[in-house]
Amino acid sequence: MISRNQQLFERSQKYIPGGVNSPVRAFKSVGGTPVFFRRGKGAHVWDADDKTYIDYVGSWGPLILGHAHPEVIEAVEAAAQNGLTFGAPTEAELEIAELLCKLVSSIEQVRLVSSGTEATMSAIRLARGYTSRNRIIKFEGCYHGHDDALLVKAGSGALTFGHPSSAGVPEETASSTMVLDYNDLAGVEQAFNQFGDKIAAVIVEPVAGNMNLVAPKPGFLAGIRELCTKHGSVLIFDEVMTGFRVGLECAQGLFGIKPDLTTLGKVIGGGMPMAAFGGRRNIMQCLAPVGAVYQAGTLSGNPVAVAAGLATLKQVQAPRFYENLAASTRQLTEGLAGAAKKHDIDFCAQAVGGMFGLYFRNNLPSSYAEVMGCDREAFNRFFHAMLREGIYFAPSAFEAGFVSAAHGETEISDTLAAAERIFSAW
Ligand SMILES: Cc1ncc(COP(=O)(O)O)c(CN[C@@H](CN)CCC(=O)O)c1O
Repeated sequence: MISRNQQLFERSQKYIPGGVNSPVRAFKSVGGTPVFFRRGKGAHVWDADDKTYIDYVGSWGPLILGHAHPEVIEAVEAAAQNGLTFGAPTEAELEIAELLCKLVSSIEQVRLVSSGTEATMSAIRLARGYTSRNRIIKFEGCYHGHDDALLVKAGSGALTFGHPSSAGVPEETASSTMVLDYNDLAGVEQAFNQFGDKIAAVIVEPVAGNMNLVAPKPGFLAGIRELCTKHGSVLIFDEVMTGFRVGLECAQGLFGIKPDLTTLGKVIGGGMPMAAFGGRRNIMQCLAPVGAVYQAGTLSGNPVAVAAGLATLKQVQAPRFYENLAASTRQLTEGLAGAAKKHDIDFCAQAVGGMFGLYFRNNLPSSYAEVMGCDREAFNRFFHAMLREGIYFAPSAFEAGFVSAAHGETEISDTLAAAERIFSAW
């Protein structure tokens, strides 16, 4: 008897490429049949076969309050009753813009868009328009969405320009992007020494969450900040994932670094399609209709999405919200590492705010190369064993995981008990 998940996956592959609307959902990295969800509530989701899971993906970060938080649902329902979209300014967009500028001191002006890709694509174009330069720097293993300029892999040499990491990206587009090693400040210095006055921007995840979790080494972000200031390049913090995930002032507040532009997404939409980019007023004023850099969107600032975002951002401002979230996340990572150690399994884990990394190796990776050295087979075996136990981790050894405010003592201890059963029979 094949499961309903398998039936749905077979059908969906007829009508949707790979059966999914975003590649990572297809379980290619871990193998097996992707789980089709039909309902979520708090820390739990239910699949098409009515199996329950504790969810540590949370739609890849947006659901910091958990699924279907009553205040978010109520705000969405109320907004929807007044109409879904106007294609005209609304007071709600102004309210969330004012709130983002208040909470993130580096953001003096902000523009709302509908996805993280739109946010980073627009920020790159804005940085190029503001500086009249074309070249950008990104870091291997960091993902900033699927804009052509950012689907680029490292060139042959550290200082050569990139090549497309996807079919369909023109060589000439990729060649304006240099791909350097995350946490290698010397490499960034070398690039600026050679191309400084040609570099429009550096875009970086202040905590990398798309090559599993890799934290910045002390001095790495500050060094990039100094180099961008010295050479007149725009520092873009891509906080689509870390924004309001690692703290109320985002990663930039955690590390005390002030970028020129910030991209946000995920949490600020509360589960609805919304992202944003913002920063220094004199840069943002280069945007149409004020300036010459064009950027637009039919559903930008959508009132229903904004309502979900405002309801979410209201909740995360509660006293001790992030202290409690970080404590739950640490309880998970320390518990998993303790269970693995007890059974002599090469495994470690780390938490930054409400996001975490799990690694089948015996020390924390600080580079893309070290992450690539993790035991992928071991991760896949752990992933499927936990899935059978009703625990849903990210279906890839190269993704970060997420804890929500709805993950309480019971969810964490049930997860650790499942891991103990799996590691004891490893
Ligand atoms: C730091 C960062 N910047 C930009 C993006 C792109 O955002 P979206 O276009 O998917 O909304 C993302 C998207 N993250 C992935 C998770 N690794 C989304 C999941 C997916 O691609 O389906 C991101 O993490």
